[in-house]
Order: sequence, then C-alpha cells, then structure tokens
Amino acid sequence: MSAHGDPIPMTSHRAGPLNGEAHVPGDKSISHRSLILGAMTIGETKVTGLLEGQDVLDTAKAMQAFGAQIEKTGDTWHVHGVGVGGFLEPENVIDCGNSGTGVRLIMGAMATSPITATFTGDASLNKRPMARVTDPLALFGAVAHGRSGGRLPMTIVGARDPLPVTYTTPVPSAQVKSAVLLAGLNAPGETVVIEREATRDHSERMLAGFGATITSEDSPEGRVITLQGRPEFTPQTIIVPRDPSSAAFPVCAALIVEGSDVLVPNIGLNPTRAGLFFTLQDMGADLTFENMREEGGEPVADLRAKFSPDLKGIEVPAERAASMIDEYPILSVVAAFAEGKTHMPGVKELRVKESDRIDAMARGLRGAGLQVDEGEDWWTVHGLGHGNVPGGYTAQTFLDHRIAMAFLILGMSSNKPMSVDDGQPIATSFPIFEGLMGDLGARIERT
Ligand SMILES: O=C(O)C1=C[C@@H](OP(=O)(O)O)[C@@H](O)[C@H](O)C1
Ligand SMILES: C=C(OP(=O)(O)O)C(=O)O
Repeated sequence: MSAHGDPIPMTSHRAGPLNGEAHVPGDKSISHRSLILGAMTIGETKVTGLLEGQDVLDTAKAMQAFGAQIEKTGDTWHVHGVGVGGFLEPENVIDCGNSGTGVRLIMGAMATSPITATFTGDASLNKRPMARVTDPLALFGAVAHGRSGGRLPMTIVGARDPLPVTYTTPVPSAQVKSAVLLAGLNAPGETVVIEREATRDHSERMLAGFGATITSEDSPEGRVITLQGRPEFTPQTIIVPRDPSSAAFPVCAALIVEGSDVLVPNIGLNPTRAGLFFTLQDMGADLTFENMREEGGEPVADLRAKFSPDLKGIEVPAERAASMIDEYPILSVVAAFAEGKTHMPGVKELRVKESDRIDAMARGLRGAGLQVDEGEDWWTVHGLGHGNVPGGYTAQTFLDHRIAMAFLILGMSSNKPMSVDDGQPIATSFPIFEGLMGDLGARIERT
C-alpha cells in the first residue's frame, strides 16, 4: 500500500559538523528479489537485513497474495514459497504502492503461470511506463490489458503454455531484464536477455544462488544472459547487504557540511551499483573505501566521507549512468556545492522514475538559487561553490523519495533552510532517514 496519508512537509536547517557512524538499511533491489525468489522456492528461505521500507513491504504482501507464507521472527524474515510455476491466483488487486521494481518484477514472475492478476499503484507508479515489461512478456504468451499508454492499473493474463524467449532490452533497465528472466523461469528451454549496457546484476547473481543455470557473457551486441527454464530451486539463507543508494545520502551530506567526518559501514560496492562513489572521487571528494572485503560474493567496504571544500564540477561519463541511476538527484546537490559545471549526459531514464527526476531537481535547484540547463537526456548544474548556495525554497517532491532526501541534504549546507512539500515518500526506501541523519547532527524538522 502506498503512503496515502496527509503530506509531511519538512525543513532542513544548516547543520554543524556531521559526525559518527551511519548504519543504513538493507539493499532495496536485493530485498525485493529475496522475497520474490523465496516465494518461487519450495521450502523456507530465511532473510536477514531485509529493507523494511514500504516498497519492499508491498512486495511481501503481494507474494502472500500469490500463495507464499511470509512471517518475521526477531530479525529474520521467513519465506515459505510455492515453487516455480506454483503461484496461486490472487483474490484481489495487487497494490505495489510506489514501487517500479516491485510491480515489474512481479509481473514477470507471474506471467508464465496460468493465472490472472491485476496490478495497481499510487499516483506516481500509475503514470510510469509498463509496456517495456509487457512487450517482452507477450513473447512468452502473456496478455496485458492496461490503461492507455501501457499504464497501471493493468491485468496480466499469464501464458498457459509459455515459450522461451530471446529478447534485447531497448532501454538500459535491470527491471526489464529481471522481469524477462523471472518469466523465463517457468518457460521450458533457454531464455536469453541481451542488454547493450550492463545494468545491476542482482537477479543474475541471486538466480544462480538459488540454483538456476544462468550464464552472462560479453559480446559485440552487449551482455548476453542465458537462463535454463524450470530449475530446481533450493531455499537460501540470505544476508542482505546495506544499500549503496541509501548510503549516498549521508556520504554526500558529509562532503558538503563543514567539519564533517562520517563512516558508513558495510556498503555493497557491486560495480553495477557503485558509480556515484567514483564520480564523487573524480570531483575531488575526500571519500575513502576502508576495510575492503568480499561478502556473499560481493565487494563490500566501509565508506568514510569527510567535508570536501574544494569540489570541482565534472563531465560524468554517460557509460557510468546505469551504475548510479538512482543517485543523480543527490549528485546534483553535491554539484551545486562544487566549483564549475557538472554535466550529466545519457540519463533519459531519469525522466520515467517515481518523478521526472531531471525536471523535479531542476525546479528545486533553480528555486534554491542555482542555474540548471537540461535537454531530453542530459542536464547541467552550474555549481556555486561551498558557502554560496542560497537555499530558502520549498521544493516539490512529486511523490519521489530521492527528490525529498536530496533537497533535505541541500538544506544542511545552504545559506537559508530548505523545505520539501512532502517527506512521506522517504519511507519507501529509507524509513530511518530522519533519525539517522539527526543522530549525525543534521537538523530536520517536520513543519
Ligand atoms: O532492478 C532494480 O532493483 C532497480 C532498477 C532500476 O530501475 P530501472 O530498471 O528502471 O533502471 C532502479 O532505478 C531501481 O531503483 C531498482
Ligand atoms: C527508481 C527507484 O525505484 P523503483 O523504480 O523501484 O520505483 C528508486 O528507488 O530510485
């Protein structure tokens, strides 16, 4: 269920130094996949470190509606799944709230079972494009009936006799890739996804972990992922690593607030996710990876971020976009405090997230005194340098958690406080944001 309550306006005041450790919640992408793959596995999958944000809780509810038993005892989530091809037909509409990942992956997972399900979401999700998922699902034999433009609410009639599919994704999207792979689980034979630009590979890693035969190889056409259908899944014990996309907020706050020194421990640095941190280093950030190690087959480090008064604007490589796609809103805030222009090309996908993120950030940054130029797939922030960002504006957040958090971080170092019209969506991905930032020394109030 999406956050349907009254908006929660918030204001962030200039903060003293931010200091201490920031223990951010579990990875959102891995949390969704843990529940969905657990629900497709007979036996008990145990998950700790699950992100208990609204997006993931909505996916848990959805998996229960498809027949899985899910409960939490202590810190552990227990998922008793129904097996590949074992989903029951839900008795009611599935509400995925604010979550593109939730709805698109679940549509894929059910599309090759002989059941029908209807999906809806909040005002943000119901505007987002679903044809990017239903087009390949049609190749398996599934039929989608949605609103015009391929929008939710939408009914998917699953394929009775699914065929395996070979599909080249037309947009760089891990959600599309994952929907096709999850559909391929219940199709006989080989399902192949080709992606021109590599996107986050959590589905591939986790499918292999559950026991699927899956390979990824680079070719002149891009990355080719091949999955054998109808695998025997074995229940897993999953420890969800902490979310680099959430870590981005305390890290970036520390870089722009004078005197700060913040440690963000145990952050997954999967190369398909870590682009922001390398970009910040390119800008001159005092950001170091301490205690580099491997955990569960993924690189992990403790991130230490210190106040960085001499940040420089840069050209962000377009080929890095997929590995930091959710981090552009907070990157643009850091860019405001850097000297010179930060140009961000190759980011058309930002226009179809929870909001049009280029538009939402450009409006709020301009209100806060910045110059922002934009085109369909690029934008440029003209940085003013530390101490020179005016602030003093109320940004609209358009039901988008990352827009809300980005502007609250901006207010921690702008000359006048920064407000957001609604901080409620923050709970979709980072429910402890206010408390965690407050413990570091930030001053966010509900207004
Ligand atoms: O697969 C995933 O878990 C996600 C993929 C990305 O979306 P796209 O696939 O639309 O790029 C990202 O923005 C989202 O937050 C999570
Ligand atoms: C784009 C995001 O999520 P989703 O697509 O799952 O709504 C995000 O969390 O920034």
